[in-house]
Amino acid sequence: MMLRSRLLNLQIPSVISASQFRRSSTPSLLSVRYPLSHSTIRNSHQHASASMTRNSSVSDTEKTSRTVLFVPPGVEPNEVNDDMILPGSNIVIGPYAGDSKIKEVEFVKSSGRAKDCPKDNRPEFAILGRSNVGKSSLINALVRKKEVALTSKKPGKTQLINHFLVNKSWYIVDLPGYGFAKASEAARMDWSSFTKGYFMNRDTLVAVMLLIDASVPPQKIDLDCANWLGRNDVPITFVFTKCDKMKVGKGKRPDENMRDFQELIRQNYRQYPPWIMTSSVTGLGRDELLLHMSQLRNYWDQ
Ligand SMILES: Nc1nc2c(ncn2[C@@H]2O[C@H](COP(=O)(O)OP(=O)(O)OP(=O)(O)O)[C@@H](O)[C@H]2O)c(=O)[nH]1
Ligand SMILES: [Mg+2]
Repeated sequence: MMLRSRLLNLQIPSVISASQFRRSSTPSLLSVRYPLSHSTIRNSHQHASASMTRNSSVSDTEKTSRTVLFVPPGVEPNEVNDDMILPGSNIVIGPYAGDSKIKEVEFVKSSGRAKDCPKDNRPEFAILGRSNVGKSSLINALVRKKEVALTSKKPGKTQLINHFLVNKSWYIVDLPGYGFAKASEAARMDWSSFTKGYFMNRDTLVAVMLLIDASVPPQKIDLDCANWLGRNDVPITFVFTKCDKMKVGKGKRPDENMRDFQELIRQNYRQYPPWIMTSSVTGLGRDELLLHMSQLRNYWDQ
């Protein structure tokens, strides 16, 4: 329980977007709906706003863009400058960011139930998202090994909770995808009870990396999942995948789909989570995501 409340503190200063939203007019953050009910989140938001108004030289536009950044523990919102923001993200890097190199990775086990997962209290990041969104590919790109996590063109490849131990000190967890259209109703129900059990009971979970396919328009099932995690105080980072995929013809570009998704989510979050653009094909966002994970992990670890 103590660990979980520390995680909640981590989520505190997170709010929406970076550059895209600088250009658009952002509604007052206080006028939006809040599925995140935890009182510490409200308090910290007041704290963040208060510290920003102290600096009267900051323009309204700048103030707005700063409230939509993910400002990690150890950083005052009014201290943030552009050099501290990771490219292709809204993530500010703070004093907890550290060595993010992956030196070794080993597969530890597959578990059919949350209670069968490793019990050694090491911090972990869960990789979650729709079937075929690129979870296993992202893991392979992060650890720079082709076949650590099995990938497939066919959705539904990953069926169990798979733990990978990194540098003998923390875990990356590959989860089964949700929303596999061809799965039976019973299989879909199974997915939700099994994975929800994992999120609710896993005290060593530092954050969920919620993968969103940027090559397609926002999907209801992803919005529902993000809202469910938010309501249950599970810290998340939105990881947009397949940002290399350029649409031939009428479809929108990845950055446009991403902006549409963020606009929809923004209506439900007062403190918008961190987000980052990635591609497992080009390596876009890989080093940045690892650095972000290092600051979450080091804060959790202290
Ligand atoms: N262009 C492009 N394709 C990708 C990217 N990431 C994954 N893919 C492709 O998307 C398909 C699904 O990738 P997986 O990594 O197996 O997806 P998954 O989310 O693990 O799928 P399940 O285990 O079935 O839930 C594969 O054909 C990958 O090659 C990416 O960044 N860019
Ligand atoms: Mg997979």
